[in-house]
Amino acid sequence: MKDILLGVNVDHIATLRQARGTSYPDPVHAASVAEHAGADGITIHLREDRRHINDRDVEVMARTLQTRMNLEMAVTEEMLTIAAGIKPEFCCLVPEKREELTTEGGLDVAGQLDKVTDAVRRLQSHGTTVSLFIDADIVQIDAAKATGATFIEIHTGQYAEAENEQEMHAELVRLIKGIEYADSIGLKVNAGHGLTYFNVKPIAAIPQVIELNIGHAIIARAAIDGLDKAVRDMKKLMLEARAMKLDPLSTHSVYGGVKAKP
Ligand SMILES: CC(=O)[C@@H](O)[C@H](O)COP(=O)(O)O
Ligand SMILES: NCC(=O)COP(=O)(O)O
Repeated sequence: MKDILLGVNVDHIATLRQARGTSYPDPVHAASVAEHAGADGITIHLREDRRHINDRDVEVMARTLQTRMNLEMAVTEEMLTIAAGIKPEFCCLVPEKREELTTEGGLDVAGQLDKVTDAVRRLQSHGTTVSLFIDADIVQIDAAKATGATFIEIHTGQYAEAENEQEMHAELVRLIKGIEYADSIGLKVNAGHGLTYFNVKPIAAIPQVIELNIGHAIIARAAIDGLDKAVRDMKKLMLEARAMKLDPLSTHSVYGGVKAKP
């Protein structure tokens, strides 16, 4: 069984910087620390409103990353033009609403198939591998395949936001069914959003998952333990789950309890 990969999202290092408009902390530096600690790639989300990652961060990381860039972006002309210049190794197309606190769901590929297909083709023409951030929904998975994208990233937000273990288990079953189906039709499958040290193992145990993209929980842990340790601890949990060949559905013992109420 293949090892599972960790993409560290450093958006929220930039959130801290933007809070005061300072030049620190620098997500470029954080990305280097994360790579040294074992990140297999760095994910950054260049949002239309630049609330955290900005154009300078993308341009510098394009030259300094030692692993690979996964540039998350909306399906817009502005972002496609930026990506044509940057030529990231990976690009993940995500939905974006200015008023959202964070990503709220998967990209509606089926409802805009021609637009997404054109974006996939344009990105691939620059040598970028394209992933589509979608819900574990058969219709969206089939649409993602139809666009010519080689990867999807399954949105794990509803699993992460589960209010109790029954709901979490039901969400896990839904994710596994979608991931298995996507793999069966030849898509490569990543996963991400809302994953933490307490809920990551069942997702990491799903054998078809290639990479987990994790940010908020790692950066939050880094505020207490430091980024090097936060990355190493997350990677260790993921590799343990994969090495133990855990059955994702019988891993109640690895649940660290459902999402604590804010
Ligand atoms: C697509 C996704 O789930 C995240 O990678 C995204 O970056 C979340 O947006 P924020 O980082 O702005 O919370
Ligand atoms: N695509 C998911 C990602 O990059 C990080 O999401 P989160 O861990 O910050 O919720």
